[in-house]
Amino acid sequence: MFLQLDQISVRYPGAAALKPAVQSVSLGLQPGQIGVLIGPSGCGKTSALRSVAGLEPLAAGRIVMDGQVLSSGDGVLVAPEQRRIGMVFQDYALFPHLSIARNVAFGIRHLPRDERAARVQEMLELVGLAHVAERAPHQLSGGQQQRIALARALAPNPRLLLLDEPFSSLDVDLRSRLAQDLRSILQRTHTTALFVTHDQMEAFALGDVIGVMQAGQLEQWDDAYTLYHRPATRFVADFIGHGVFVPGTIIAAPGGPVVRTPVGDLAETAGCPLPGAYARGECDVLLRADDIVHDDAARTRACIERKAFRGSEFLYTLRLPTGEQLLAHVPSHHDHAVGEWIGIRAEVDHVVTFERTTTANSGAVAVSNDRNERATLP
Ligand SMILES: Nc1ncnc2c1ncn2[C@@H]1O[C@H](COP(=O)(O)OP(=O)(O)OP(=O)(O)O)[C@@H](O)[C@H]1O
Repeated sequence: MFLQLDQISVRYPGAAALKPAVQSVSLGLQPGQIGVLIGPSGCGKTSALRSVAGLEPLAAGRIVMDGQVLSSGDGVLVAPEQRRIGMVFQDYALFPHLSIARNVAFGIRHLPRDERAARVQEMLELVGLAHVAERAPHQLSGGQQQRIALARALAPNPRLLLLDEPFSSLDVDLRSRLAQDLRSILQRTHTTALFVTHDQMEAFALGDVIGVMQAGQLEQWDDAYTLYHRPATRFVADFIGHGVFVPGTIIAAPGGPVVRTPVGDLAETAGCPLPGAYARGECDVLLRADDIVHDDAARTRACIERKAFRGSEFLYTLRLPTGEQLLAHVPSHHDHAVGEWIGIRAEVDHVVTFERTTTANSGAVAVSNDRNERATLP
C-alpha cells in the first residue's frame, strides 16, 4: 500500500466527551489509485482528509505513506509542508493579485527560473489552459479557476493529492465534466489521490475505491460496483443508488434457498443467505430501481404513484396491492399515466438482505440516494 490509514481517530479539543469526529477508520490506497470518501454532512470526511494533510493530529491510530509514519496517536506529527501532499480544497482560492502563471508557480518558487517556467507551461497544458497564463484569476470561469487550482497543486509533483469538494460551487454539468477531466489528469500523472464529496455520481466518476462514512466511521471501502450490488451495511444500501426495502422470508425450496417477497421468489445460486441467517427467516430485501422490470405479461401488478422523467427512462414510484412501495427505472417510451396499473417482475442478480426492521403493514422503507431527488415516501 502507498497510503495506509490504520484505525485512525480524530477528536477535536473541547469535544473530548463526545464521540470522535473520525473513529477507527482504516483504508489503503495503492500507488496511482484514486480513493473517494463519501457520506452525509458531518460524517467526518473532511476531518479524515485534514488528518492526512497533517492539519489535524490523531487521537489514535496511524497514517503511513510510502513506508513513513506521518501521524500517530502516540505523538508523531510530520508538519504539513514536509509531507509533499498537494491540496485542492473548496475554499482554497487562487491568489487574486497574481497572474495564472504565477499562481501555478507558487509552490515551485525555489526552482531555477527556466525550470519553473517549463513546469508552469507543462501544468497549464495538462489542464488545457495554457492560453490563459497571463490573465488574472477573476478573468476565468469557476471551472477554469478550479483547473488552475489543480495545476497549482500538481506543480510541485506531490506524492499524494487531497481534494475536498473542489467542484461543489459549480453547476451539475460542469461538475461531471470536471470529474472526468480530473480522473484522466490524475491517471496521466500517476497521482495517488484522496477525494471528498457528498455527491455519489462524482464518487462513481472518479473513484477506483470509494469509502462510505457515517458518524465518524467507515462503513465500507470498496469499488463502486461492489458498493452498489453488495452493500455491507444497511446504511450503505440506503446511501448508494435508488431502492426500497421490502419484507422477505427465506425459505428452503427444492433448488436451494429462495427469498419470498411481494414481487415473487428471488433466488441466487451464490450469495443467497440460508434460512437460518435470520430469526424465522424474516428479513428485509433491497430492491433497486433497476431490479424491477416493467413487463405487461407479468402477473404482479403495481400502481404508478409518481413518475420522474429522466430522458432515456422514467423513475416510477409504484405501489403493490399488498401495500409495499417500489421504485422502477422504465425506458421512457413506456409512458404510463400516474394511477395506471402496470405489470412488473423482479430481476435480481444479487439478493441483498438485512435484519428485518419493516413492519407488516407499513410497507417498504424507502432508500434512495440521489440525495437531490430523494424519494420521500408517505
Ligand atoms: N474544528 C472543529 N472543532 C470542533 N468540531 C469540529 C471541527 N471541525 C469539524 N468538527 C466536527 O466534526 C464532525 C465531522 O466534521 P467534518 O467537517 O469532518 O465532516 P464532513 O463529513 O466533512 O462534513 P461536510 O460534508 O458538511 O463538510 C462534525 O460533527 C463537526 O461538527
